[in-house]
Amino acid sequence: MSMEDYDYLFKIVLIGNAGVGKTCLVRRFTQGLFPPGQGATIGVDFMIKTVDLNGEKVKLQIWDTAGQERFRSITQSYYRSANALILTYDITCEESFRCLPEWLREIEQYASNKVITVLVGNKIDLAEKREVPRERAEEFSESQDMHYMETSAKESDNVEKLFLDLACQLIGEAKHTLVNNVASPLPGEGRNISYLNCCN
Ligand SMILES: Nc1nc2c(ncn2[C@@H]2O[C@H](COP(=O)(O)OP(=O)(O)OP(=O)(O)O)[C@@H](O)[C@H]2O)c(=O)[nH]1
Repeated sequence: MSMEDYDYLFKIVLIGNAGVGKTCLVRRFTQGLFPPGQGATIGVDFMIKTVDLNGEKVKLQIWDTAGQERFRSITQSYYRSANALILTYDITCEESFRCLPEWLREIEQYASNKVITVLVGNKIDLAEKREVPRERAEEFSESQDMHYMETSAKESDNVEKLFLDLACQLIGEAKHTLVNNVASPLPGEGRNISYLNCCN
């Protein structure tokens, strides 16, 4: 495949506290593996995966940021051009959930106002250690107008779905923007494009 051989290019940035599993989610999705002894990310890491969605080639640029506070000023600069943010916490770590409002303030401050944010509760394979009930996370995400999903990078639960649903949503948004920017002869014409067509 040549460099330009894609229909869409989207930039997805993962954020959230240190140790919640951002790197493992990215590596599970892009390489199909769960890295043993994954060390902390220094600054920002970058991976690419191209997927085929209903015959359309979608190139995903995935930026994995360091959760540690000392890298915050570096990672903030990656928000601006993100099409989507995956805000991750660890369901076995209450503290990572309690920090979410702080992350949302960062998003508000540094990301585009068109950015799509998905909240992800990772490590559901550790059910016996769960500290954040699913209902509580769902309630929170609803109050903030975000989609919510629970994953396990280790067991590969919902990881593919997370990225592919997001890609579908981004395509929907891109088509919607295109339709609304093209002068149509009839008011409202073409606005009925179904958003999440390929996810349903
Ligand atoms: N049981 C379990 N452990 C996980 C899962 N995802 C990540 N881990 C573990 O959690 C630890 C942190 O994972 P990372 O992917 O490095 O976390 P991170 O959010 O990228 O951390 P920073 O780079 O410091 O921001 C590692 O020991 C992983 O093996 C999961 O789904 N289940």
